[in-house]
Amino acid sequence: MNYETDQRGALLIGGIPAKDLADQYGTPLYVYDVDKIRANARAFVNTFQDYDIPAQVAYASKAFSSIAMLEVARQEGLSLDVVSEGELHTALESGFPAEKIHMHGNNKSIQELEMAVENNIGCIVVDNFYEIELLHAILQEQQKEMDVLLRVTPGIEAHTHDYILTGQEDSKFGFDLSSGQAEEAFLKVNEASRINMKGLHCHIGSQIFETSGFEMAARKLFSALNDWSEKYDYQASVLNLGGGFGIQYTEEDQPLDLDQYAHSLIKEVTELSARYNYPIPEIWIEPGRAIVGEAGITLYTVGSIKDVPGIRTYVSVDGGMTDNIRPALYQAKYEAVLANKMKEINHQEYAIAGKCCESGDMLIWETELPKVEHEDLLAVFSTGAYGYSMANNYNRFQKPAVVFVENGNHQLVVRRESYQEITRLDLSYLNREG
Ligand SMILES: Cc1ncc(COP(=O)(O)O)c(C=O)c1O
Ligand SMILES: N[C@@H](CCCC[NH3+])C(=O)O
Repeated sequence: MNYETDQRGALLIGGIPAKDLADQYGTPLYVYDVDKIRANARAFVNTFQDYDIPAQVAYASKAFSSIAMLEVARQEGLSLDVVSEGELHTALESGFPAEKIHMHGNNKSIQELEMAVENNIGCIVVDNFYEIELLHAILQEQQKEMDVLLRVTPGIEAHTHDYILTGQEDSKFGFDLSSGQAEEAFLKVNEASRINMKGLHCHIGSQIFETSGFEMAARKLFSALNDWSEKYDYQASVLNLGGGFGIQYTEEDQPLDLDQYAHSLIKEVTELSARYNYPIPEIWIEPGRAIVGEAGITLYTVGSIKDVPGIRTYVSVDGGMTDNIRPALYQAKYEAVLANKMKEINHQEYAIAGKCCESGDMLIWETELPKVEHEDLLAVFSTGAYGYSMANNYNRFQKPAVVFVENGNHQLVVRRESYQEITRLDLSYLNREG
């Protein structure tokens, strides 16, 4: 894992001592190095620009959505993928241009579709037959038109955890290509005069390290497009190959450089266009994890330490599955350091536990660390994606604060939740006043 330290052996994040951030904002604390977010965004955007290929790099805001994050995404020229009213609301609040917003979802509600149409977002990625009917009726009612992509499942099993696989036929998402379902949807959309069919979308899964799955998906989608071109004289202007580009959580993960993913998609799509004599469509992608994952670090304070002789030593921190549910949900692995003891040599193996009332609330099962003491500051790397966005209030813990660091400055961008905010929706049953 790449990190900076000062001469005293203290971890620096974007040039700022992690300890200073923890002292000022408290722990647990999510800290983002904004330079890294920008560099990741640019790796994708610049590659398409270098090849002069029309493209949209849509940040999948499910990975981490907040006003500040979306301001940075907008500054970097990204488009945006939202999957709910809440994510769309955040995008609009942040001033994100509506025409660069794409909406996803396998069960979009009438309200979500109405909100998308009312706000004239750029594109809806249509997922099922019911949605085509709903969308058409809403467009009639609002007297508007909408660009759409059809989400298809290309029948690809990417090498990743089962729960984050999405491109296989047995999936709740999208229209199946091989059974002809996608073609049926294509014909339905074409009948709907207010829906403009811009092209196809697929997303084969998440945390993927090879380019072969994306290339195979491009081939499958192109073959369908070529078919529809011959049969119906239809030409797509957009091909969206989704997100899923892998990042490094531990030394075992060896992801490609981000520009290599973009490069392989450009190569595959241009070759396919030449082979089928098909005008090169705009390439759209939807990276989430790859933009923010490695840019985020979570800081925790060490509390109790329990030795189970001959088995393991549990080090409990002041957060856990409420701020990072990924180890419990996907057996995800992380690396950690003691931010205040970066120069000390490793002492023994520890298990890092959260503080929820749940044995599965573990952040890391095995990690070598210097001798751990109460009040040490533990930093867990690569927590920028699906950490804050999947945070929850189990045991009524507060969601942590989020701080952005850039150019030697730090700024609070999401406040720590207060206990008043946790109980804000509760109503008394016994009506104590009466
Ligand atoms: C449709 C779609 N697009 C984009 C993403 C973002 O994926 P990732 O964060 O792995 O890039 C997801 C999540 O897996 C998704 O379901
Ligand atoms: N939330 C998941 C990925 C799912 C992505 C959404 N399709 C993760 O943390 O890895």
